[in-house]
Amino acid sequence: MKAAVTTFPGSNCDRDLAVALEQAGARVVRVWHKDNSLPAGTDLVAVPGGFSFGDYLRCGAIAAQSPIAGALRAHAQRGGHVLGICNGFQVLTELGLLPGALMRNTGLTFLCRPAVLTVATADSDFTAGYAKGQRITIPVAHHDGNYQITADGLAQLRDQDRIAFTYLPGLNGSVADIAGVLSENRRVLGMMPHPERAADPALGGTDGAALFRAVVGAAVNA
Ligand SMILES: NC(=O)CC[C@H](N)C(=O)O
Repeated sequence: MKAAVTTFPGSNCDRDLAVALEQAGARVVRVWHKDNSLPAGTDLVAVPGGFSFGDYLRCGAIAAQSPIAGALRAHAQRGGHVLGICNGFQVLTELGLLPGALMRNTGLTFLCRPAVLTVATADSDFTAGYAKGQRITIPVAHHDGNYQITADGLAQLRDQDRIAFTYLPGLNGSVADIAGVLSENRRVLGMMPHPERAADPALGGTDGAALFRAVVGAAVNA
């Protein structure tokens, strides 16, 4: 299974993400934001966290215009798997691959700490390794993690069981405490918490490892 990890100027979790995917059994290739195609046979595109292009305009807005973004969009439109973590989630909303937007945290501070999440659905190739309702602890590190969506959009996410993870109430102002959402075809996941920072005992937690194992197992030849 081949996973492509993107790097933008300011990405700072790309290596961690590559290591987590490798530990789950993926063959990882790294792609640069100026590349305009993905390596042949890419099964999963993984967009890491960080501060792409200094978060100017809006987090993820400039990254969404870069050459690799076109290839990423085409991969998703073909039904390929895409995982966006933190800044990666922001890029996927800016690309229109996921609905909603990530706004400034209501407390106006950068939040960097472990967060308890509830697995809201186990019905996806990313979350199948958890039980619905399971509590897991995954670090957050963001200043723009306040997920917002229209009332109609929220109703659609709920009706289609596309909320992947929620926070315990009140972390950053996100509507319905949403921490991660799935695309309509359930092949694209965006989430603000960092599972790659909880994927090895040496990091102090392993609750994120099941996500990488699940998608590495499922994304082959998608
Ligand atoms: N760790 C990250 O990816 C952070 C994303 C973005 N720079 C924010 O602070 O919201």
